Amino acid sequence: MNSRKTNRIGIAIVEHQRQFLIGVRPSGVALAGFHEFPGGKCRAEETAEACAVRECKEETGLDVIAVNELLYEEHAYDHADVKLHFWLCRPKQSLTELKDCDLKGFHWFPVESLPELQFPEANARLIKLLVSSYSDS
Ligand SMILES: Nc1nc2c([nH]c(=O)n2[C@H]2C[C@H](O)[C@@H](COP(=O)(O)OP(=O)(O)OP(=O)(O)O)O2)c(=O)[nH]1
Repeated sequence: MNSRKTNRIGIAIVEHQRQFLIGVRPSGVALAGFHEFPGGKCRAEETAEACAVRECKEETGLDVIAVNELLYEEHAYDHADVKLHFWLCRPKQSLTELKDCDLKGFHWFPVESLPELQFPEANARLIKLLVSSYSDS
Protein backbone atom coordinates (compact mmCIF):
# COMPACT_ATOMS: atom_id res chain seq x y z
CA MET A 1 0.00 0.00 0.00
CA ASN A 2 1.24 3.50 -0.80
CA SER A 3 1.32 5.40 2.50
CA ARG A 4 2.81 8.61 1.10
CA LYS A 5 0.74 11.63 1.88
CA THR A 6 -0.19 14.10 -0.85
CA ASN A 7 -0.16 17.69 0.31
CA ARG A 8 -2.30 20.38 -1.27
CA ILE A 9 -0.21 23.54 -1.44
CA GLY A 10 -1.36 27.12 -2.02
CA ILE A 11 1.34 29.43 -3.40
CA ALA A 12 1.12 33.21 -3.82
CA ILE A 13 2.79 34.60 -6.93
CA VAL A 14 2.77 38.22 -5.82
CA GLU A 15 3.37 40.57 -8.74
CA HIS A 16 4.02 44.30 -8.52
CA GLN A 17 5.31 46.27 -11.52
CA ARG A 18 6.78 43.13 -13.13
CA GLN A 19 8.56 42.18 -9.91
CA PHE A 20 7.83 39.10 -7.81
CA LEU A 21 8.04 38.44 -4.09
CA ILE A 22 10.55 35.67 -3.40
CA GLY A 23 12.34 34.22 -0.38
CA VAL A 24 14.75 31.40 0.40
CA ARG A 25 13.64 28.22 2.16
CA PRO A 26 15.24 28.10 5.61
CA SER A 27 17.63 25.42 6.80
CA GLY A 28 16.06 22.39 8.42
CA VAL A 29 13.08 22.15 6.04
CA ALA A 30 12.67 20.15 2.82
CA LEU A 31 14.33 21.89 -0.14
CA ALA A 32 16.30 24.17 2.20
CA GLY A 33 18.26 26.86 0.37
CA PHE A 34 16.00 26.87 -2.71
CA HIS A 35 14.20 30.04 -3.68
CA GLU A 36 10.44 29.99 -3.09
CA PHE A 37 7.27 31.99 -3.50
CA PRO A 38 5.31 32.40 -0.26
CA GLY A 39 3.06 29.42 0.33
CA GLY A 40 2.40 26.26 2.28
CA LYS A 41 0.04 23.41 3.05
CA CYS A 42 -3.70 23.97 2.81
CA ARG A 43 -5.67 23.38 5.98
CA ALA A 44 -8.62 20.97 5.89
CA GLU A 45 -11.56 22.61 4.09
CA GLU A 46 -9.38 25.57 3.03
CA THR A 47 -9.27 26.49 -0.65
CA ALA A 48 -5.85 26.82 -2.27
CA GLU A 49 -6.69 30.46 -3.02
CA ALA A 50 -7.39 31.24 0.65
CA CYS A 51 -4.30 29.28 1.67
CA ALA A 52 -2.06 31.30 -0.68
CA VAL A 53 -3.38 34.58 0.77
CA ARG A 54 -3.03 33.33 4.40
CA GLU A 55 0.48 31.90 3.93
CA CYS A 56 1.62 35.08 2.22
CA LYS A 57 0.44 37.16 5.19
CA GLU A 58 2.08 34.76 7.69
CA GLU A 59 5.39 34.48 5.87
CA THR A 60 5.88 38.02 4.53
CA GLY A 61 3.46 40.22 6.50
CA LEU A 62 1.92 41.38 3.23
CA ASP A 63 -1.83 41.49 2.61
CA VAL A 64 -2.63 40.35 -0.92
CA ILE A 65 -5.64 39.84 -3.15
CA ALA A 66 -5.79 36.62 -5.15
CA VAL A 67 -6.43 37.30 -8.85
CA ASN A 68 -6.47 33.96 -10.66
CA GLU A 69 -4.84 30.54 -10.67
CA LEU A 70 -1.86 30.69 -13.03
CA LEU A 71 -0.91 27.04 -13.00
CA TYR A 72 -1.59 23.71 -11.29
CA GLU A 73 1.29 21.26 -10.95
CA GLU A 74 1.60 17.80 -9.40
CA HIS A 75 5.04 16.66 -8.36
CA ALA A 76 6.65 13.76 -6.47
CA TYR A 77 9.57 14.89 -4.32
CA ASP A 78 11.55 12.50 -2.10
CA HIS A 79 9.99 14.14 0.96
CA ALA A 80 6.36 14.27 -0.28
CA ASP A 81 3.92 14.28 -3.17
CA VAL A 82 2.56 17.76 -3.73
CA LYS A 83 -0.34 19.35 -5.59
CA LEU A 84 0.77 22.91 -6.19
CA HIS A 85 -1.74 25.67 -6.88
CA PHE A 86 0.11 28.78 -8.06
CA TRP A 87 -2.14 31.80 -7.52
CA LEU A 88 -1.39 35.20 -9.05
CA CYS A 89 -1.82 37.80 -6.30
CA ARG A 90 -1.52 41.57 -6.01
CA PRO A 91 -0.51 43.56 -2.89
CA LYS A 92 -3.32 45.41 -1.13
CA GLN A 93 -0.93 48.13 0.04
CA SER A 94 -0.18 51.32 -1.88
CA LEU A 95 3.18 51.93 -3.53
CA THR A 96 4.36 54.19 -0.67
CA GLU A 97 3.33 51.68 1.98
CA LEU A 98 5.10 48.90 0.07
CA LYS A 99 8.42 50.80 0.11
CA ASP A 100 8.45 50.77 3.92
CA CYS A 101 7.25 47.22 4.22
CA ASP A 102 9.34 44.73 6.20
CA LEU A 103 8.88 41.56 4.19
CA LYS A 104 10.49 39.19 6.72
CA GLY A 105 13.35 38.15 4.46
CA PHE A 106 11.33 38.10 1.23
CA HIS A 107 12.41 40.46 -1.56
CA TRP A 108 11.15 41.81 -4.90
CA PHE A 109 12.88 40.27 -7.94
CA PRO A 110 12.41 41.57 -11.50
CA VAL A 111 10.96 39.03 -13.91
CA GLU A 112 14.23 38.93 -15.91
CA SER A 113 16.13 37.56 -12.90
CA LEU A 114 13.81 34.61 -12.29
CA PRO A 115 15.64 32.12 -14.57
CA GLU A 116 18.88 32.80 -12.62
CA LEU A 117 17.36 31.77 -9.30
CA GLN A 118 17.30 28.20 -8.01
CA PHE A 119 13.69 27.11 -7.49
CA PRO A 120 12.37 23.64 -6.63
CA GLU A 121 11.94 21.39 -9.68
CA ALA A 122 8.15 21.72 -9.70
CA ASN A 123 8.43 25.48 -10.37
CA ALA A 124 10.05 25.07 -13.80
CA ARG A 125 6.89 25.50 -15.92
CA LEU A 126 5.72 28.40 -13.78
CA ILE A 127 8.99 30.31 -14.23
CA LYS A 128 8.76 29.86 -18.02
CA LEU A 129 5.18 31.09 -17.94
CA LEU A 130 6.06 34.20 -15.88
CA VAL A 131 9.01 35.07 -18.10
CA SER A 132 6.96 34.72 -21.28
CA SER A 133 3.99 36.64 -19.85
CA TYR A 134 5.80 39.50 -18.09
CA SER A 135 8.99 40.14 -20.12
CA ASP A 136 9.14 43.50 -21.90
CA SER A 137 9.60 42.45 -25.54
N1 LIG B 1 6.21 27.80 -0.46
C1 LIG B 1 6.57 27.18 -1.55
N2 LIG B 1 6.62 25.81 -1.58
C2 LIG B 1 7.00 25.24 -2.74
C3 LIG B 1 7.33 26.00 -3.89
N3 LIG B 1 7.65 25.14 -4.89
C4 LIG B 1 7.54 23.88 -4.40
O1 LIG B 1 7.74 22.85 -5.01
N4 LIG B 1 7.14 23.95 -3.08
C5 LIG B 1 6.91 22.76 -2.24
C6 LIG B 1 7.91 22.59 -1.13
C7 LIG B 1 7.11 21.85 -0.09
O2 LIG B 1 7.11 20.48 -0.41
C8 LIG B 1 5.70 22.41 -0.28
C9 LIG B 1 5.40 23.55 0.66
O3 LIG B 1 5.20 23.03 1.91
P1 LIG B 1 5.85 23.60 3.24
O4 LIG B 1 6.33 22.45 4.02
O5 LIG B 1 6.81 24.70 2.95
O6 LIG B 1 4.53 24.20 3.86
P2 LIG B 1 4.24 24.84 5.28
O7 LIG B 1 4.74 26.26 5.27
O8 LIG B 1 2.78 24.62 5.51
O9 LIG B 1 5.16 23.99 6.23
P3 LIG B 1 4.98 23.48 7.72
O10 LIG B 1 3.90 24.29 8.34
O11 LIG B 1 4.66 22.03 7.57
O12 LIG B 1 6.36 23.71 8.28
O13 LIG B 1 5.64 22.88 -1.62
C10 LIG B 1 7.28 27.42 -3.83
O14 LIG B 1 7.56 28.16 -4.79
N5 LIG B 1 6.89 27.95 -2.64
